[in-house]
Amino acid sequence: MNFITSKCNNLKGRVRLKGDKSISHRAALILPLCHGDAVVKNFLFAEDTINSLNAMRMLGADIKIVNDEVHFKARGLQSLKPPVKSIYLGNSGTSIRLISGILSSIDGYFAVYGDESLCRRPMKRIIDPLNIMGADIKSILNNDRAPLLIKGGKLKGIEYSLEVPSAQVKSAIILAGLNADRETKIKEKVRSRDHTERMLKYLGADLEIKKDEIRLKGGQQLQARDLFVPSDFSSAAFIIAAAALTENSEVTIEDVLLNPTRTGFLEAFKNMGGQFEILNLREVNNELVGSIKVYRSKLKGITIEGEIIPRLIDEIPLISILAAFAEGETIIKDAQELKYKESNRIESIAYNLKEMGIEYEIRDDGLKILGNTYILKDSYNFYSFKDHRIAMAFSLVGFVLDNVRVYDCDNVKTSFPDFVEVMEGINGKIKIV
Ligand SMILES: O=C(O)C1=C[C@@H](OP(=O)(O)O)[C@@H](O)[C@H](O)C1
Ligand SMILES: C=C(OP(=O)(O)O)C(=O)O
Repeated sequence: MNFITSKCNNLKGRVRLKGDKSISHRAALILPLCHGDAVVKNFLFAEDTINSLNAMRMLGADIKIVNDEVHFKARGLQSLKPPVKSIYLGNSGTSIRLISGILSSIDGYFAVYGDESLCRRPMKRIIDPLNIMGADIKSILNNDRAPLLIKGGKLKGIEYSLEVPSAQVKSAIILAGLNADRETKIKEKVRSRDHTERMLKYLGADLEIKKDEIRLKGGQQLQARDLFVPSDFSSAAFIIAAAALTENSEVTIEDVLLNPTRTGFLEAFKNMGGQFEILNLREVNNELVGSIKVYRSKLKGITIEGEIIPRLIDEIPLISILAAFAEGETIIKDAQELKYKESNRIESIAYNLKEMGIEYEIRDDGLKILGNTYILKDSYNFYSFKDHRIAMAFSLVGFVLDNVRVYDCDNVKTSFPDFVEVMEGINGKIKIV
């Protein structure tokens, strides 16, 4: 599947998006560990999050989908048992890393694997701490990548300092720690998304966050509770960028997740000169939610570095597009983690910027992009590198420069299956061929 996008303006309307991917994963993985019944509304039914649901079903979790809601009858971690088959997690880093934390605390053997891209991503970051807790996790090909063979059982609580700023690693340790024999303490130098901590607190967990340290009691029982999943901020970011880049646009995105550990993109966008308003800000199930009204914006280049990086890591492909149409230079630093996503995002961005004729420099921890240096051509041909965020980000270039084709966009279904319909709904000119 390829995208063709064309020049457009006047993006208008009100948009309501499906639930946040990170929170949907956590609902799928954490609710079966609780006791009681719960209904999840606005769950994101995308390939990645469906992989999390199916994995928990393979362990015996009672999960039913009724009229777009997910119904859980949860009987606790002890009710989950090793499946006969290996657990396939597709393209989803969040699924494989978080579930490895859960499996580590269940008696038995589990094999987990994913698609070609997932089997290239680093797993030592979870293997090491989970093995210190008492699991026995082996990389089957001995390359610190999936497939992983996990022997789970009794775990001990540990004190652990995160080497990489990663919510997936932090969450794997927290989920393992829930059933450990004593307290677990995790230190993170740079704050990453905290949805696991927030959801666990909402479900009654004994968990404390003090400055850079998370403390969690071992052997906890959680109570299932209904959840509403706010709309995905990372998906909303594509609409924000599309409206900002096109003449005469004004779009409102309703009830979006606005947790500050996720909204670094809005801060960067504002510093670039982005025009938007936040409306109806409130808390829902221990997460911040509000609507974003965004306008056509004249942008300037900025430097993005340090603690903000984990809070906008998935939006860096999109920030590169904004930078390409901004006045002056944008520098992205401290973003080495981009190399370990669905593709090496530093290289994927650079390859496509080159196709635009943009002047840029690749660095070990990011990129330097010189705005408005693109060359006017009859058409532009981008490659997604089978990475959903690269596909969606570069498709927006066509809204400004016309005649864009992005090849191999099937992976958009992993996070934003209705991307094309949503864009069309606000007058975006996008076709699938
Ligand atoms: O915990 C999560 O839901 C996620 C954490 C981030 O990954 P890392 O933890 O590897 O930084 C992010 O890139 C990913 O899209 C989702
Ligand atoms: C990196 C991403 O997801 P994951 O790590 O779950 O594959 C993403 O959605 O951009």
